[in-house]
Amino acid sequence: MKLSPCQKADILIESLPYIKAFHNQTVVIKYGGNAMINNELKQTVIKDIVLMKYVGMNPVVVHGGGPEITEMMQKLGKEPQFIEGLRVTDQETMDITEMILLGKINRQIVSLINGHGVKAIGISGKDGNMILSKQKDPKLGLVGEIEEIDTSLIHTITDNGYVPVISPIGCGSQGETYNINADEVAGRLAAALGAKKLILITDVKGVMRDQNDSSSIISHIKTKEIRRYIESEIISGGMIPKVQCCFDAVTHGVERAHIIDGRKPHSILLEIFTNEGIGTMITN
Ligand SMILES: Nc1ncnc2c1ncn2[C@@H]1O[C@H](COP(=O)(O)OP(=O)(O)O)[C@@H](O)[C@H]1O
Ligand SMILES: CC(=O)N[C@@H](CCC(=O)OP(=O)(O)O)C(=O)O
Repeated sequence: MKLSPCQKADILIESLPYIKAFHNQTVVIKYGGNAMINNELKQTVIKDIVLMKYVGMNPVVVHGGGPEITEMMQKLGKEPQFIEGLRVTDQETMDITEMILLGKINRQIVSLINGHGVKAIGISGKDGNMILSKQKDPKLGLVGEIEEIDTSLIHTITDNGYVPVISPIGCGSQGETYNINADEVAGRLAAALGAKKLILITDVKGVMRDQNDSSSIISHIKTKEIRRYIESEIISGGMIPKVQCCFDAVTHGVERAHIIDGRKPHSILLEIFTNEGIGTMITN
C-alpha cells in the first residue's frame, strides 16, 4: 500500500504528542539475544533507537546475547548449565561471556548505531565501577547480584550526546568480574536513571496465558498480579527474570515497562508512537 504525501504527514502529526511527552526523557531498551535473529531485523531495531535519539529522546541500550554465549561454549566443548534461567558461570565461562558480550555483540551494536550518524559508546558495568556486584549464590559461580549502580558515567555519556550501549557485566569490590542477567541490569538501571520507560525486546509476543497460543497475550499486568502468575506457572523460565525486572523498575519510579516482540519490525516505534501499544505492559 503506497501512502499519499498527506497520509504520511498525518502519520507524522499523530506521533507529535508522543514526541512531546518523551522529549529529553530516558528510555532504557533491553535488546535480548533471542531477538537478534537476523541482520535485517537487527537493522530495524537499531533504526528505531536512532530515530528516538534524533527526535530528542534519550535511549540507553542494555544488550543480552545468551544464545551466542551458549554457541561459543559448545564450540569450545563446554556444556552450558542453567539454574532458574541463570547461567552457571565458572572462570572459563566468564571469559567466554565477556568476550562474546563486550568483545562481539556490544561492538556490533555500537557500529550499527554509528552507521546511522548517531554516536554510540559501548561499555560494561565494569567501566567506571558502574555496576558494583557480589556473588549471587555459590552454586552459580561467578553470577553477580547488583549491589549498587553508579549512573555518573552514563550521565557523562548522554550529556555529551552519545548513546550508551551496555554489556551486563558487573565488578566486585575487589576487582572481580561477574556475569549478570541482562534483564536484571536493564530493570535496575532504568530505576537508577529515573527512566520514563523500560522496553524489553524478546522473541515472543509478550506474556501469554498459554505459551502455545499467541492470541492469549496478556496486554496489561499490574505488579500485584505478578506473584500469582509465577506461582500458577503461567510465567516460567526466562520470562521470570523479565517480569521481575519490570517489577523492580516500576516499583522504583519507572512509569511503565513493556515486554515486546523483536521479531516484529519496528516494534519499539509501534510501542512508543502509537495509541495501541503492543506486547505486555507492566505498571505499578
Ligand atoms: N507466560 C509466558 N509467555 C511468554 N513466554 C514465556 C512465558 N513463560 C515463559 N516464557 C518463556 O520465556 C522466554 C523468553 O525469555 P528468554 O528466552 O530468556 O528471552 P531473551 O533472550 O529475550 O531474554 C520465551 O521464549 C518463553 O519460552
Ligand atoms: C547470569 C546470566 O545468565 N547471564 C546471561 C547474560 C546474557 C543475557 O542475559 O542474555 P539474554 O538477554 O540474551 O538472555 C548469560 O550468561 O546468558
